[in-house]
Parts: sequence; C-alpha cells; structure tokens
Amino acid sequence: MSLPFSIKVYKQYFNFASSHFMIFENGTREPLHGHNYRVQVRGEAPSLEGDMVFDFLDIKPIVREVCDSLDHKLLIPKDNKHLKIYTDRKNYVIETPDESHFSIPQSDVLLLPILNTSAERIAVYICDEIRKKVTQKFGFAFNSFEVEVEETPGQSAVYLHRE
Ligand SMILES: Nc1nc2c(c(=O)[nH]1)N=C([C@H](O)[C@H](O)COP(=O)(O)OP(=O)(O)OP(=O)(O)O)CN2
Repeated sequence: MSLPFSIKVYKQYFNFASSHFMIFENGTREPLHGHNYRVQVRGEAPSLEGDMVFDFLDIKPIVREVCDSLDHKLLIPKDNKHLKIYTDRKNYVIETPDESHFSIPQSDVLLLPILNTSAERIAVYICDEIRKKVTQKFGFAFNSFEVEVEETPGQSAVYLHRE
C-alpha cells in the first residue's frame, strides 16, 4: 500500500555512461557494450518532518555521488558464478566461460556486489548505496525507496525496497 507522502527526484545529471555485458545462465555473454544510464528515485514516508519527507537539497548530492561512482567504468558483477576475476599488476583480468580474457586497468573497472549487470540488479545496488548514505549522513530511513534505472530511452528497470 502506498503511503501518503513521497518525493520523486530525477535530474538531468543523475546519469552514468558505463560499459557492461550480461552473462546468461548457461555462461554465454553479450558482447561488451555501453549505455548512457539514467536514474530516478522515489522515497516514501508516512508523515512529514518539518513539512518535508526529506529535503531535495540533501538527497540530490547523494544520488549524484552514487551515479558518479559508476560513471566511465566497466561494470563487472563480482558475484557472478561464471566469471573468474583476478589481479595482474595494475589490471583486473576477467575471464568468461567462452575463454574471453579482458585485462583492464583497475581504475577503469568497478566490481559490483551483484550477480549480473542487468538494469534490475544495478538498481538494487544503487538503491542500497543511496539508503546507506542517507542513514549514515542524516540518520534517516525512508519507509520505502524506489530506484529506476533506464538503460536506453524507453527501457528501464525499477526496484522497490520496503523497510
Ligand atoms: N529486463 C532486462 N532485459 C534486458 C536487460 C536488462 O538489464 N534488463 N539488458 C539487456 C542488454 O544489456 C542490452 O544492452 C539491451 O539490449 P537491447 O534491448 O537490444 O538494446 P537496444 O538499445 O539496442 O534496443 P533497441 O530497442 O533494439 O534499440 C537485454 N535485456
């Protein structure tokens, strides 16, 4: 059931340009490619605190910070059972079952604690990061928090976290 109050924030700068490939259940993968991802968030509360659910001015830098951390990176799902990931000097080496061998400078890679880089799983990661930062910085928790990740225009995934 939806609560009476919510804030929704989607700014032009809630975006990240990243590369990825999905790994399928049988271990095959998509070709490496990139997206200009866009993010929208919505947080719900049962009542207002000082006339607001949560200040827009406080949530915006947090969402931006999380988006920026994904920007210009190769996103690798480190929990995927098909990937072998190790370090070689300053590189990460990522091997897939089709014997592809990616060797990329560590600074160009973000290892994410997710099973795959679907928009859905990226949305879960972003949601968790934003909620963590909101709690750390403001001691606040939304009753529910929703993140929409758009991979390409007209194609997005939505994750809803409820407390
Ligand atoms: N539910 C999901 N389905 C798919 C995801 C996803 O994250 N969640 N991701 C992909 C791929 O990563 C892929 O990059 C998207 O492929 P595609 O739809 O072909 O992208 P296009 O922009 O090229 O689509 P067109 O409509 O053909 O322009 C696949 N599925």
